[in-house]
Amino acid sequence: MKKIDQNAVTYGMPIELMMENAGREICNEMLKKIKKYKIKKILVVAGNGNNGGGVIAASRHLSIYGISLKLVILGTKNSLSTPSKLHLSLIRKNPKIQIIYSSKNLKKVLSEIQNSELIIDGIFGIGINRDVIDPHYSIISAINDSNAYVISNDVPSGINADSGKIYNIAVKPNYLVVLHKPKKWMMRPKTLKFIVANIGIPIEIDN
Ligand SMILES: NC(=O)C1=CN([C@@H]2O[C@H](COP(=O)(O)OP(=O)(O)OC[C@H]3O[C@@H](n4cnc5c(N)ncnc54)[C@H](OP(=O)(O)O)[C@@H]3O)[C@@H](O)[C@H]2O)[C@@H](O)CC1
Ligand SMILES: [K+]
Repeated sequence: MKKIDQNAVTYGMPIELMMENAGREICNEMLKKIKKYKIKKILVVAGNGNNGGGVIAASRHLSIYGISLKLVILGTKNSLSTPSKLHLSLIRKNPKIQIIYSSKNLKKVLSEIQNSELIIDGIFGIGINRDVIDPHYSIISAINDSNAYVISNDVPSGINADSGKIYNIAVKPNYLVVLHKPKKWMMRPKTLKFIVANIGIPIEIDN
């Protein structure tokens, strides 16, 4: 998938646009679950990489439907990837989205996780490259201990996208929105409930 992403960028498709498409698709899945389970308390958790950017974009899309939510940024504004920073700037005055920085208040983040009914996991995607330590470890563990319905963006955070193996901890989502195409290990029966989201990658570079 890293190769396809790179091909798309080389071809002229900006990451920011694919991120926008990912955000819209994630939002659509959120809307379905919000309606089905009559959900009011929504928490979106964004890591530093582009996986986080997709859920930041999803937050803006959801707010357009008049829905309020809380958005946790793991780290600071400056620690985000460049495409994610663009999507963060598009919600800077959004009255429906309350932004919480984990670097300032980890206790609040953990209590918000406990209180939420729907959690969107954008902590890590295909870019995770090592075992997870705190604060990410405590956050993933709190998500798994919560009663919330959990949707992961692209890959459950903590799983190696190529092999399907867990590093030392991973989010256990109820549902997964996979971007572009499923990874091979996801096809094993009973692994995960997922949907494949079209993020607009041109068909002619998809190989
Ligand atoms: N590319 C595209 O076209 C599109 C991609 N999209 C999405 O982006 C995802 C890939 O994005 P990505 O490459 O930025 O990686 P991602 O997984 O978000 O972040 C990894 C970050 O975490 C860090 N880090 C790693 N391990 C760590 C650890 N154990 N503990 C703590 N930190 C750790 C690592 O930084 P490091 O510290 O290694 O420098 C990096 O900052 C992909 O899955 C898809 O969902 C869509 O938005 C649409 C278009
Ligand atoms: K994720």
